[in-house]
Parts: sequence; structure tokens; C-alpha cells
Amino acid sequence: MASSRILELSSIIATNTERIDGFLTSHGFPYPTFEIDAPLQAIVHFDIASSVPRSGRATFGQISSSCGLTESDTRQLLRHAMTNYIFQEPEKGYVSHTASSVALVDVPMMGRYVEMVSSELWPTATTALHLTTKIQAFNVANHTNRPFYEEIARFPDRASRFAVAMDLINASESMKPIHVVENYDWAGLKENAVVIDIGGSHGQISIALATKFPHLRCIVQDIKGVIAEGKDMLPEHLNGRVMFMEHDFFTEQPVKNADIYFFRWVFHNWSDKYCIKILRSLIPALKKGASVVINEFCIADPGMIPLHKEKELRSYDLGMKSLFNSKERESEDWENLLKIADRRFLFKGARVPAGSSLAIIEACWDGDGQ
Ligand SMILES: C[S@@+](CC[C@H](N)C(=O)[O-])C[C@H]1O[C@@H](n2cnc3c(N)ncnc32)[C@H](O)[C@@H]1O
Repeated sequence: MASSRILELSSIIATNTERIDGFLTSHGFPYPTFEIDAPLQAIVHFDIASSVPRSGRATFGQISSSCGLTESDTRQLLRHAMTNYIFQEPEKGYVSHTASSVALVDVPMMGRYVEMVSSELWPTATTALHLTTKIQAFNVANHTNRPFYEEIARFPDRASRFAVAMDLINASESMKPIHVVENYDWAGLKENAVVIDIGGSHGQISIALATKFPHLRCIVQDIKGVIAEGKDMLPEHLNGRVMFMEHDFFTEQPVKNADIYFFRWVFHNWSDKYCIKILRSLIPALKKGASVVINEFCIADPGMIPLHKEKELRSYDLGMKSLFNSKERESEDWENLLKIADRRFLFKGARVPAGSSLAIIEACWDGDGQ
């Protein structure tokens, strides 16, 4: 009967609520709330976040004169945001922060992330009909023929904002560098082993690796502007152990005989044809036994993981389609990709460490070396 299913669901909710309650209490964690001190993060950016005092409140008129919108527009905008718990109106006519809105003030990266999502990703989602043509949604939305990275590299602020968004994503629990740092045998690599972090952005993984494993030397490769920022941001004590190098991964890999060629979240931006080109560009540099380590999503079969996780992966999958005409891949896709690039890439498997969103996919080079 329908009602017994509802009772069953409410009992599941009660049981799981008790588990969450027990977990929070036993770890001394605060309870989730939208109050200002709650550890929640904002999902939407409003320029006016800094016009509202961090504690206390402001009228719509005060906010409007500091942010430059009309009072009426300010009220419309904020009252809509409030339905998503972004700002609140504790008393009619007065606005104060919630945990979500104050994060825009307290976590500067958050504003940059939201700007990136709303200006780079959202416009492409509304042009999904172009899935049926050879034209990418990103190109339609941006009135350009250039691919994503080439286009944003023309606007230093967009390239920089994208890299900051990557930094913020890497700060989320299931994306933290620690998952790849702790779930691969970096410790077993020889003294002064060289890791090439290709498309490594600001070098977050290399920084985490070099910090935990002093015997490693890491070289981060990326496009020009990103590399310049990475160099500036590198903690001084890692100078000489984490290096930055401008390199286009579609061209021959300049660092020969490294131990590990590492790619994190790079291939999902490219369709198979381009991934194969990236992999083949490595070949002249590879010594026998070199490893290619890929840290990416590895989509499970439908229904095999909790729905909320599958939803996240399928959303990324469609996002990759509209931005790059690419996709997220399954274990078999990874194996095939490596095999098609060159049969000497021996696929060693794909596994998702507990707590990590990304899988570790590994191949070993079985060529003679050149
Ligand atoms: C999705 S981001 C991943 C960044 C980083 N590996 C991480 O996990 O945070 C992809 C990276 O590839 C870089 N990239 C794009 N095209 C490139 C190219 N042709 N050569 C080198 N790097 C490139 C981008 O600048 C960006 O940093």
C-alpha cells in the first residue's frame, strides 16, 4: 500500500537522522544551520554581499546606494535569493546575512567560482539543442570558433578565474589532493623520482605530493598565464622541488624519462581524438616502465552508486559535452582509450579510493624507450 511505503521512508529518514546526530555529537561537530556561523558554502554570487554588514543588518535602501542598483531592483533580487537561503529578512525591510551569503564575503574564492559557473557554464547549458549539431554549445554561447581554453586564454581574468575555481573545487572534501596523495605508492618511488603534473594548473597536487614526499621532484605543466600564477603562489620552501613549465600537451613532451606522467581532470575536457593525441605526445619521452597516472571520474554502471553521486557525475558528463564536446568515462572507456593511443600503454586498472570522487587509473609504458 502507498501509505506503508511512506511510513517505510519516514522510518529510513528517522534512522539516518539518528546516525547523523550521533556522528555530529560524537565528533563535537556543530549542527547544520543557515545561521551566519554555520559551515555552509554559497552557490550563488551577488555583488551586494559586501554591502550588508557581516553582523547586523542593512535596509534595501542602504544596500542599493552602496551597490548601485535601484532600491526596487535590489529588493527584487534579494527577496528571490532569500528563497534559496541567500540573505534573510529578519524584520520587514532589513537584510542580514545567512551562512550562504556571508561565505561570499569570507571566502573570496567563492565569488570567483560562482562568477565562473554563471558566466562560463550556465550559458552553455541553455544551448543544449546544439547537441544535435557539430557545433559546441560553448562556441554558440560565446560567439567564437575557438575551443574553450584557447578562448579564455585571450582574457587573462577569465583564465585566472577558471584556475581559482579549480582551486576551490580541489578544496571540497571528495576532491582534496589527499585522496591521490594517500592512495598511490608515491613512497615506493626512487629518490629524486620525477613526476610531471600535466595540465596541473596552480600545482595543487604537486604541492601536496612534494610536501608529503620530500624525495619527489614535481614539474607542473600548463598554459602560459596559469603557469605564471602558479609560480607566484608556490610556497617558498618548495622552490626547487616543485617547478613550473609552460607546455602545450598536444606537442611533444619535453621532459624525457620521468617516472610518472600524471593527469588530473584533464582528459574529461577532450573528446577521444584529442585524448589520443595528448597520450601519443608523451611517447617520445617515455622510458620502459614509466607510469601514466590519471586522476579522473570513472563512471559506474547506472544504479550502482547512490543516486546523488550518479546525478553529480551525469551532470559533469553533460557539462563536458556542452563545453568541450567531450564526456566523463567508464573503466572500459579508459582501457580502450589507452589501447587505441598505443598498445604499449598497458592498462593496470581503475579504482576509486574511499571518500574520493576521482578514480586512480594507471597504465604502464611497455615500449623500449627512446
Ligand atoms: C580541468 S583543469 C584541471 C586542473 C588540475 N589538473 C586540477 O585537477 O585541478 C584542466 C587544465 O588543463 C589546462 N590546459 C588546457 N589546455 C592545455 C594545453 N593545451 N596544454 C597544457 N595545459 C592545458 C588548463 O589550463 C587547466 O589548468
